[in-house]
Amino acid sequence: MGAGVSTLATPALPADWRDFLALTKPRVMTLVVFTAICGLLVAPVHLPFALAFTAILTIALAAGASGALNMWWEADLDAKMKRTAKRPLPGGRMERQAALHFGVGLGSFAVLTMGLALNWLAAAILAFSIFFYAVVYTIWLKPRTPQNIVIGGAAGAFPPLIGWVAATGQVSMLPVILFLLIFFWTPPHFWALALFMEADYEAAGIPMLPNVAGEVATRRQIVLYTIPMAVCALIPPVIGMAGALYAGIAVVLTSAFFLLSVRVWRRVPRADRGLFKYSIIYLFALFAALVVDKFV
Ligand code: HEM
Ligand SMILES: CC(C)=CCC/C(C)=C/CC/C(C)=C/COP(=O)(O)OP(=O)(O)O
Repeated sequence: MGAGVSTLATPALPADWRDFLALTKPRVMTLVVFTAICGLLVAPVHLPFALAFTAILTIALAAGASGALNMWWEADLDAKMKRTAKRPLPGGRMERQAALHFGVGLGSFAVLTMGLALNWLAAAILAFSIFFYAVVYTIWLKPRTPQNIVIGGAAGAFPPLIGWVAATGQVSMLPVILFLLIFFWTPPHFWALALFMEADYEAAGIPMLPNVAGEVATRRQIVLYTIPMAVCALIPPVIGMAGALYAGIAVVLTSAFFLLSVRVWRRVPRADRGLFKYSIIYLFALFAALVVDKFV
C-alpha cells in the first residue's frame, strides 16, 4: 500500500459543529454582540430590520472569527492552562489548519457582507477589530508585555462603535465615549480574573500583570482604571447625550463597580472573583440602560 493511500486512510480528527462553535468563544461574544446591538440602537438612524440584523450578524461572525484565529495561534499555550486545555485544538479534536481556514473564511465573509449590505466604513473598522485582536493582541502583545490587555483590549471596545457606524455611516461623539468606556473597563475586568488565575498564566509563561508586577501593583491598577471608566460612564448625560434615567442607573452601577474595586485593592477575600463577575453584569446593565433611556 502506497504512502498516499495510508494518508487517506488516516481518520480526520473528530471535530463536529460544537467544536467550531467553541472556536468562536460564544460566551464572551454574547456581551460583545450585546454592546454592538446597543450601539446600533442608540444611533439616530432607524435601520430596516433586515439591515440591522445583517449588521449585528456580521459583527457576531467577525468576533467569532477573531476568537477562532486566537485559538489557532494559541493552541500550544491553551494546552498548558487548566481553563483552556479542553478547547478543540489542545483537546485533540481538530486540526490547526481547520481553525485557521474557519477563522479566515468567516472573517472575510463578515467584512464583505458588512461592506456590501451596510457601508464600507463599518466594514473597515470591523476588519481592523479582527486584525487588532488576532494579530496586535494575540500574536504581538500578549506574549510580550503585561500591558497587553490595556492596548489589545481596544479590539473589544470597537463593537458599539461599529454598530453605530453601520447605522449612520459616520463616527460621532457618543460611540467614541462608549469605545473609551469599554477600553477602560477591560483592565479591571481582566486583571480581576488574572488575580485568581495567576497560576494558569504562570504555567503558560504569559506575562500578565499579576505575574510580572505582582498582586499589589495589579490591585492598585484595577482601582486606577476604574476612575476613567467611571468618567466615561457619566459623560453621556452630562453632555446631553443620555437622560436622567440613564444617569441614575449609571451612578448606582458605577458606584458599585468602584466599591468592588476598592475591596480588591484592600485584599478582601474573593473580592477579585466578585469584581470579575460584576464587571460583566455592569456592562450588560449599563448598555441596556442607555437603550431603555433612549426609548422611554
Ligand atoms: C483583551 C481584553 C479581554 C481579555 C484578555 C478578556 C479575558 C477574559 C477571560 C480570560 C475570560 C474567562 C472566561 C473564558 O475564557 O471564557 C473572560 C470572560 C468574559 N469576558 Fe472578557 N476579556 C477581554 C475583553 C472582554 C470584552 C471587551 C468583553 C465584552 C464586551 C468581554 C466579555 C466577557 C464575558 C461576557 C465573559 C464571561 C464568559 C463566561 O461566562 O464564561 N471580555 N474574559
Ligand atoms: C468585532 C470584533 C472582531 C470583536 C472582537 C472582540 C474581542 C476582541 C473580544 C476580546 C475578548 C476576549 C475573547 C478576550 C479573551 O482574551 P484571551 O484571548 O487572552 O483569552 P483566552 O486565554 O481565553 O484565549
